[in-house]
Amino acid sequence: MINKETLLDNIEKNLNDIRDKNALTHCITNSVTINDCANAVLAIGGSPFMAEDAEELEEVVTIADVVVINIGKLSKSQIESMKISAKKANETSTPIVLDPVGVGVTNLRNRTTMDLIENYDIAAIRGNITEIKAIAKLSGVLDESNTAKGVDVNADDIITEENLKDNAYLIKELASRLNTTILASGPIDILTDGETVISIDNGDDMMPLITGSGCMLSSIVGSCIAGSNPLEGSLIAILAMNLAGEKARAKVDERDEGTGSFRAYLIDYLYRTEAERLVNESNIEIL
Ligand SMILES: Nc1ncnc2c1ncn2[C@@H]1O[C@H](COP(=O)(O)OP(=O)(O)O)[C@@H](O)[C@H]1O
Ligand SMILES: Cc1ncsc1CCOP(=O)(O)O
Ligand SMILES: [Mg+2]
Repeated sequence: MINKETLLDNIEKNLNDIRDKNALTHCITNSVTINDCANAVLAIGGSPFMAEDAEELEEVVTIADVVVINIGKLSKSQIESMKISAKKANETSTPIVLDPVGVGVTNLRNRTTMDLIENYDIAAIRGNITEIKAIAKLSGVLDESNTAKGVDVNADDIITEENLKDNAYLIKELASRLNTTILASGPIDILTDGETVISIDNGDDMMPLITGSGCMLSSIVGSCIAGSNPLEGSLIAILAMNLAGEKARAKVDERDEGTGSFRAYLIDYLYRTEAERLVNESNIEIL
């Protein structure tokens, strides 16, 4: 188990490695937020490649450093493409990140998520807490879970100081069972590889008011774990995202602006990510 001091000490080197690697980040993702995801990957120092026609996927995954699969707007052909990419990624030892958007809401999303989890090695899963609990239920780790209205978190699930320990325990068990790293997001985020559990209390309440903050986060988790290990790479991604959210909020408040400008500033401040800020302004605890 890694301690907090070592995690913070490693941030500067890990961020430099991520930028040096400039990971080719292959994304199969939804058309709602695809452009924001590509810009977020560029801003953190990766190189986005959005490709999903079956004909080219083996070639794409062969050169990719990481594959990000986001189930936000599924179609039959896209599901086939996800399986082709996942198979090739496992053959080439290329890490896969899964964003299970809206799992728990429809049978198609449940089936697709569990098919990917059960049949392929997934390096990291990043979802909001309702999505992570839905996977816990589908995996037999949790008896009951709330269903989201759509792609957003169910208000009853939101991670708070009061339920932090219970959620941490559940997500750790799930990560261990699925042999993966899990990042469950919300006002407080929980990150675990099944051994170390980290809570991250940064970010801003304007982040869920734009579409794509979760998708962007999952995409940059991809670029970051390709240049680091899944736990520490995901930590860089969530800290960069949350601190960019805090800066973007301060900027829109200063200028009397709203969520449209917030979205643009979020990418601006992802680009401006500095290791020193990630260390000094992060609010993380090992649970
Ligand atoms: N109320 C909040 N306060 C601070 N940060 C938040 C809040 N809600 C979400 N975030 C942050 O927004 C990003 C996306 O998380 P989330 O909204 O849970 O994902 P999704 O968009 O997939 O539902 C994460 O970086 C998370 O920490
Ligand atoms: C609104 C919507 N509908 C299908 S995918 C999608 C985007 C979800 O993005 P995020 O989970 O990052 O808010
Ligand atoms: Mg989401």
